[in-house]
This record gives sequence, structure tokens and C-alpha cells, in this order.
Amino acid sequence: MSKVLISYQSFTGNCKALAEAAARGVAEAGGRADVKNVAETTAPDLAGHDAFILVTTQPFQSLAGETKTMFERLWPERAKIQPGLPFAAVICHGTDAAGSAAALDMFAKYFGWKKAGDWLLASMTSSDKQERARQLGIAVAQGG
Ligand SMILES: Cc1cc2nc3c(=O)[nH]c(=O)nc-3n(C[C@H](O)[C@H](O)[C@H](O)COP(=O)(O)O)c2cc1C
Repeated sequence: MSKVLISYQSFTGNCKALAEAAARGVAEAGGRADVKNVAETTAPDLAGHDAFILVTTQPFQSLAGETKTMFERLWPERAKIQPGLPFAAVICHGTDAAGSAAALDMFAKYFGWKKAGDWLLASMTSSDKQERARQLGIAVAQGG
């Protein structure tokens, strides 16, 4: 059974709802999803899972503060996390997600994690974002 950690940062609830949709997808695929706030996500949490899905908002065209702080906090303990950890992300945005997408590419490279597909760019106004997050959860749990 695939164990997937899903961490989110959310101001007004959209990212949290997308994290829960991804968790439903993981469960549908027969996996186990653990959903946490980025502020509570630790290196041992990541080490105890087979894959990581990050769901983050994008304020001011850049990676959200608590999400960046999570990476900064994880960095000294990165040796505890398995190299090549499958890593997927949902970026919930208002206009465009380029700032966060570039930052997450950089973090994946620094940590040596394997991107599990393209980042899911979820516009606030898109009606299918929940379904796309659910599908991402299925794909990650199936190792795709
Ligand atoms: C202070 C603030 C600044 C924002 N700046 C941007 C931005 O520069 N670009 C963008 O695409 N969305 C921006 N947004 C929209 C957020 O990305 C969007 O509201 C958020 O993803 C919703 O997720 P949440 O409900 O989980 O907080 C901003 C939102 C806030 C609250």
C-alpha cells in the first residue's frame, strides 16, 4: 500500500479542500493519505511516506511563506528523507503560477526529489480543480 503525505498551506480554505480531494484520490487507489499543514510537516514525516504531494497557495507571485519556511526547516534534516522521493504539487493561484512553479522546480532539484508529473496549476476560478486534484492523488498512489 502506498503511503502518501499531503501537506498544504491555505489562507481561505481552497488549498485545504484540494489537499483533501487529493487524499480521496489516494484512498480510492488503495493507498493511505496523511494530510498535514506545512507548518507541521517534518523530515521524519516525509521519511515515513512513499510520496509527497504539496498543495500551496501563491501570494504575491511567489512561493507562499510558510511553504518556503517548511523547505528551509527540512533542509538541515534532508538526509533523513529518501533520495528520489516522488514529489507532486498543486499550486492554487489567481492569475498565474509561474513564480511558485519555478521555486518548486528548484526545491525538487536541491532536495533530490523526483517530480511525479507536471505541477498541477489550479486556477481559483476553474471548476474542475477538485477533480484534477483527486486524479493527481490516484496517479501518485499508483506510482505514476
Ligand atoms: C495576500 C494575497 C496575495 C495574492 N497574490 C496572488 C498573486 O500574486 N498571484 C496569484 O496568482 N494569486 C494570488 N493570490 C490568490 C491566491 O493564490 C488564492 O487566493 C489562493 O490560492 C487561494 O487559496 P486558499 O483559499 O487556500 O488560501 C493572492 C492571495 C492573497 C490572500
